Amino acid sequence: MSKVIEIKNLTKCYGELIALDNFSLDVYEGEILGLLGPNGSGKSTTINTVLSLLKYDSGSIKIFNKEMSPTAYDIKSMIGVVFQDVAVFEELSVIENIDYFCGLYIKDKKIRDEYVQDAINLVSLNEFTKFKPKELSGGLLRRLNIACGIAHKPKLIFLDEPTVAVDPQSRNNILEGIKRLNELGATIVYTTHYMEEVEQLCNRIVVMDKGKVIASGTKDELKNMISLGEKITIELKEINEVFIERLKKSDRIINIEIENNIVRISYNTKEDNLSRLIDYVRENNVSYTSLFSERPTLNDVFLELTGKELRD
Ligand SMILES: Nc1ncnc2c1ncn2[C@@H]1O[C@H](COP(=O)(O)OP(=O)(O)OP(=O)(O)O)[C@@H](O)[C@H]1O
Repeated sequence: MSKVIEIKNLTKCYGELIALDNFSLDVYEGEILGLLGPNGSGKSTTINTVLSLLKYDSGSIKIFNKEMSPTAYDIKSMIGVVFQDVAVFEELSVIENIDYFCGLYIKDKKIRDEYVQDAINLVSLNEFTKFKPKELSGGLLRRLNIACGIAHKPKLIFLDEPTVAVDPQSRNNILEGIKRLNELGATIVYTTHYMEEVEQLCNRIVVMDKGKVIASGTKDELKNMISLGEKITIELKEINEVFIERLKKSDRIINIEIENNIVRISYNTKEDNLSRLIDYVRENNVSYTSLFSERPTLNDVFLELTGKELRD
């Protein structure tokens, strides 16, 4: 697989603060890479340095095998960026906005008309082409922002939290649109605070913290990296201290949380936990109303690796 982005030993300081600390990352053609990290971990700084919007102190950045620089217009024309903040012209309609941004790269009017229409279809703004931005809901506005960023059919797309505060319909539409762009050949770098979107969309995930990569891999690879193997929740008819004390002695169990009659047990292994627990509660006549097992989620991975919740 060829590399679309190659970041080597990137360091970026803001005064005393080291925002990127010898940071290295490769992004491969055709992937949807989820770039995750707690607030302040350096995601935006990474994107801004990669795009040459920010200077850095040391290291190197190659995009499509070429050194990236503020004047590398040939590379820039192959990149689409959708920032978190909506940036469109209030006085232009939906279609005029998309046409303007597309026109920065696509000069041929006939081709541009086609591209603009494709972008409108992708984010389903067909009924709103004549609307001005202030007449659009938050979700529709974000869809317009995306259409403006991708209408020129870039090969590499950066999406920085594109679904923050959007309604479920727009969120689905945006996620479907991103999948479609990827199917059409674009490589995508995606940052979000929503784990379910990462589960749904991303082929590979990079977790960063304090300006460094702390883990990378597929969802399953990341889940296998952590000590948590399985979580079992059992709702007891009444709290049974003897039962809890016996559980605490098991070397398979790494944590027990108790809330009213609900006991949440974290295991360090994936195998045989449920059957053993069921045997145990039967043999000891422990009465319970419900019992279920869960595999670790990406949130568990994130929490164990960074010590922080992804969402604020
Ligand atoms: N212009 C700036 N001047 C000084 N410090 C900055 C500046 N921009 C970012 N930082 C600091 O650099 C670090 C990385 O910030 P960055 O915005 O890249 O993180 P982030 O992962 O994108 O965070 P968030 O999820 O909150 O957007 C943080 O400690 C932040 O406070």
